[in-house]
Amino acid sequence: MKPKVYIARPISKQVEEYIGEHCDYKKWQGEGAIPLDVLMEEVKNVEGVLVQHAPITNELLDQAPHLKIVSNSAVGYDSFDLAAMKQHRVLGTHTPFVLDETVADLAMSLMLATARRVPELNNFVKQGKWNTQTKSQELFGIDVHHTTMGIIGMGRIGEKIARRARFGFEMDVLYNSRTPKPELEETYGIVYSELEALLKKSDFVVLIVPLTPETHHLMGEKQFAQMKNTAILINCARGAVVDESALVRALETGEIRGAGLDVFEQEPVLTDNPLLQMEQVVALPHIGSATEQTRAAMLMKAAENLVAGVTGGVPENVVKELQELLEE
Ligand SMILES: NC(=O)C1=CN([C@@H]2O[C@H](COP(=O)(O)OP(=O)(O)OC[C@H]3O[C@@H](n4cnc5c(N)ncnc54)[C@H](O)[C@@H]3O)[C@@H](O)[C@H]2O)C=CC1
Ligand SMILES: O=C(O)C(=O)CO
Repeated sequence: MKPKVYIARPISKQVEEYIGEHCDYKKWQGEGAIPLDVLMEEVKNVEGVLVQHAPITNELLDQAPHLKIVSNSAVGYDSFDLAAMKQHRVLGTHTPFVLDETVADLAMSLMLATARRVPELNNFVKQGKWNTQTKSQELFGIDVHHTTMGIIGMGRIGEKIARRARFGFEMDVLYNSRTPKPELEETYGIVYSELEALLKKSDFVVLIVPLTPETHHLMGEKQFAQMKNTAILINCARGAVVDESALVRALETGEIRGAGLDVFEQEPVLTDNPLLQMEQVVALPHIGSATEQTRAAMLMKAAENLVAGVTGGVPENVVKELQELLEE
């Protein structure tokens, strides 16, 4: 008999066929994200579940006595209650590497869009506001090339962003990360910096760290005060890495110039969020990895991890905090 699994997000035909070869599966057929009460019900009898960002809580795990693996079709796994998964001996996997270039491309797009006011000026033209009276200075942005980028989080994606900035835009690149990587300085001239110095020197501050208790509200009032008044914040990590109320104040008071945000503390972002009313903010709906090619690769990787986890194999991408479960 094939192991039972539940697929809690839409998947392609190809991925569905692959899972079907190895598992007896049921899938979420509704619109948008699966409601938590539905997921809670569906996990009761399965050995594996494929999700994207759905919170894996102690309560959910209590309902799922047969569960062996949660395969997350994303690289970030702040949605996992790691202690509860350890306690319930449930493996958690993610999808590293396959999305690095795509997320790095998006970080650069956000930086360019914010610095050169692309969405704002696109609206300006389409709304018929460009006319013979338009003053050219009203359309000015700021340069990106030959400026300084400070990257917070020099992991898989951070490194791809750094290389784009250094070689594509000839920027000086500083970074702050838990573990300095001296080879980056030797090979590429990408320089480790303490956080405060990075914030003081950077024209663009890019966040690409995991959301953890240590990085929650890493950017708050104090950090915005340390940034240049002309600097732009780019957040491609998770919304809660930034204290959004402090960001609103920093933008209102001109403490920083602008922000390009792919992620928000509350997603989908609420329409009354003041950030959405600000011209100097470019806002995107969490699309860092959202290209056809990359999402297909992520889903296939997530499916492979799922199948390995329920068929006695060793999933390739068990998150580091749960790897000890493989040794038991
Ligand atoms: N906007 C989007 O759609 C996407 C967002 N992400 C987010 O980006 C994060 C990073 O992804 P990867 O580069 O693959 O992860 P990674 O694990 O390769 O790199 C993370 C880096 O952050 C550093 N770090 C961790 N805690 C830190 C701290 N307290 N201070 C400074 N540095 C710290 C680590 O040392 C590591 O170098 C993911 O966890 C996810 O939350 C990832 C993909 C898409
Ligand atoms: O992979 C992630 O962590 C995302 O946020 C979506 O790609």
